[in-house]
Amino acid sequence: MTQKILVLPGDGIGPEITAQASRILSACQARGLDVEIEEGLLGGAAYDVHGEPLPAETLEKAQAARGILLGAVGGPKWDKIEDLAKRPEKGLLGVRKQLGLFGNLRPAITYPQLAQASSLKPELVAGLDIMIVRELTGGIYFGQPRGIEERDGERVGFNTYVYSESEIERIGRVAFEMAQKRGKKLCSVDKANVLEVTILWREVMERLAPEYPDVELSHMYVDNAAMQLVRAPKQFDVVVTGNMFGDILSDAAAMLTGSIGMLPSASLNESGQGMYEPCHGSAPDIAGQNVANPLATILSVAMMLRYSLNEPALASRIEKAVGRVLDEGLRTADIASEGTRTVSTTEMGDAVLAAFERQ
Ligand SMILES: NC(=O)c1ccc[n+]([C@@H]2O[C@H](COP(=O)([O-])OP(=O)(O)OC[C@H]3O[C@@H](n4cnc5c(N)ncnc54)[C@H](O)[C@@H]3O)[C@@H](O)[C@H]2O)c1
Ligand SMILES: CC(C)[C@H](C(=O)O)[C@@H](O)C(=O)O
Ligand SMILES: [Mg+2]
Repeated sequence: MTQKILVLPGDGIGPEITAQASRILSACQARGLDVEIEEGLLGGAAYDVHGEPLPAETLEKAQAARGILLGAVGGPKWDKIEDLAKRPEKGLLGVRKQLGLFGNLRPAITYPQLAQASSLKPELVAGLDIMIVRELTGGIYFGQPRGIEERDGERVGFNTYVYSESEIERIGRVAFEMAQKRGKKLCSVDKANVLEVTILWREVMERLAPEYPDVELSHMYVDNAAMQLVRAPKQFDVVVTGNMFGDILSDAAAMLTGSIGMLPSASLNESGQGMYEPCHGSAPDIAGQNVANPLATILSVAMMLRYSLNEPALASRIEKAVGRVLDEGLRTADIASEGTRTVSTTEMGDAVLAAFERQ
């Protein structure tokens, strides 16, 4: 059956990087991948046309799609919109919530060719392969009540950090199953020394553990986890954590791989429908210059093939193509180092496509 794919370029560098990833997707189509690809508007691009970051038309297309490829949303142009609900980022959060994409997989893999590009010593990161499993539709991002209001003559801002047992359990299961398929080590990251919500988080993880006897479960406070990630990152296999801690730790993990431009992601619901996007943002500082690294987005297409379209061979083919291009010494500016050739976004896209076709 033909599956639908929706491409949402978004804002800033979004259109530049999704253009390169779309070329790879089309190449997969030419090799028999049975998909129908359409485009839609999300974020600031949607706000400019429809006055809202997630128009009904985009949501409908997203609901009908098996896989969504997103560039990134947001930028200074829309940061002054007073109504938070109209900000580009709310469009992204809306898709995640409306489609129930609670399971966010953020793999931090250091390609051997890029060990030099990391800000850490090469021996600390060479061979690194961590999977961060971030809860994506709950926690402080969505908790009620929230707002800014006048209290006793001054303004007060507040948010609510809340998780139910069922929310914790379902992300816990994703993480335990992921650990079973990998190195069988799961580290749950919380702040159970201070926050009740994460005391419950820890309890639920402990309760699940006997169902996965082959997985070694450990717990770590988030501040220590941030420190351990830059001290000795290879101690981790799978990390499971809530929405906000996962957001922060995955950006830190990105730098272990050499650049945030290398970190793809998958956001999945119970039925395997998914949104795929680089972990980075719209990079307004380099937008429109044809210098952004498209590899995280291209690698997100590989994740789509693996997790939503059941095409692991095509997924590996893309990942191998990326490896070949790095072997050839091609680098976008963010991962450049001595002895490599700096290329543009489009040249990197050309090279990955050529390597994909050559195999
Ligand atoms: N998923 C998303 O759509 C997403 C994620 C994060 C931030 N944002 C939004 O993006 C905007 C900018 O946020 P920010 O500056 O904090 O984070 P950012 O990730 O956009 O940029 C941080 C730094 O990393 C660089 N960078 C990011 N992606 C790169 C790439 N592919 N190649 C080379 N360099 C890259 C940028 O140039 C910048 O210096 C904000 O509006 C923010 O809300 C969106
Ligand atoms: C843009 C923002 C809403 C988003 C998040 O915080 O989840 C981003 O930082 C991410 O990591 O995908
Ligand atoms: Mg983030």
